[in-house]
Amino acid sequence: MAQEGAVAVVDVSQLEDPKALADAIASALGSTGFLFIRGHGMEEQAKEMFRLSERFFKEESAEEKKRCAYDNNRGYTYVSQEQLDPDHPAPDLKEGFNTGFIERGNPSKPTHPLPALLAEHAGALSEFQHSCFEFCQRLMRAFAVALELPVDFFSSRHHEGPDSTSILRFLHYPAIPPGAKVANIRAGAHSDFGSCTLLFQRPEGGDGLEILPPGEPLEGGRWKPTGMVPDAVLVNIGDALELWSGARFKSTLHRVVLPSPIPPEGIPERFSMAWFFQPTSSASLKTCVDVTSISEYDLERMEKKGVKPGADITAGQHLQARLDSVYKLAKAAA
Ligand SMILES: O=C(O)CCC(=O)C(=O)O
Ligand SMILES: [Fe+2]
Repeated sequence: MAQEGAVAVVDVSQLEDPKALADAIASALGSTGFLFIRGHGMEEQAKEMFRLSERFFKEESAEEKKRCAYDNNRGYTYVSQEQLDPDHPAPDLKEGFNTGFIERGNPSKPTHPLPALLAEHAGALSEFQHSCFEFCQRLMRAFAVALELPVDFFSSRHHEGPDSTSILRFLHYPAIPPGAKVANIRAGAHSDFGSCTLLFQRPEGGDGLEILPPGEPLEGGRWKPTGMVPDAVLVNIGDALELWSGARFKSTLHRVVLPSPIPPEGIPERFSMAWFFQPTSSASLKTCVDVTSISEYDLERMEKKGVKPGADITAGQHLQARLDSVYKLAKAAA
């Protein structure tokens, strides 16, 4: 397996069998929780989605963005609305649009308001969501095999449908002009909430994503850049699967930083897209391995995030608790 900076790289184009896939990916996702995957088959769709995302952020009217403002984890979030790391003094310098389930074959009836420019492309959005869903189900089968569970253990606890909580998120980090005095964080330190995330980064201006590799002290540890692998998707484990798997798969802290000080020429804008793959809301996240086998370090890391191994919590309850912690500052200010 190749290594790009702190994160391993693997090509899965020939790995249809869950066991072969498990052998190729489980160790990286069990150590750093992050893995670049090549040969995923979504390369062209991802490029089309980046074109759509750029048009949306640059050309969509303020009225449409307001009409489709963030609600129930869907819709538009403006720059500085979020603060992923509540301990950091400044809010995140990014804007986003979260798309919930759009039915293939019936894209003109989305489950929440879509701005005009995105509504025109609802069919392509639903196809891309479906590709992300299928790819994650492939990963879920591999994870079940790696943990010696029935192959469908995780995949049968995910579904596509109007009540699914998986989200496709477009992200735009505006350019930082020369001489700007800003905090050096574009997105604060956090871990993702769901089973896993597929992160697509547009190569131009895409730098800045860092992870805190498990094992590093939680305070004052050394952050490492993930690097960038063109056409690969970056997969990372989220808190739900970390909890479920008794930390056999790690939900690693990550953030997006700016250089400090900002260089004289400024910093270009950055685009990324995340598919947050969530379990079915009613699924129990009770740990499916022996809880006593979790290391002290992992227990401390999980407790800091408010995640209690062994607790019989549903995926829906877990998601709501994590969302409330991210948006509480925005709500308090509203
Ligand atoms: O934009 C990125 O590269 C990272 C975004 C991220 O981690 C998130 O939205 O959860
Ligand atoms: Fe994230």
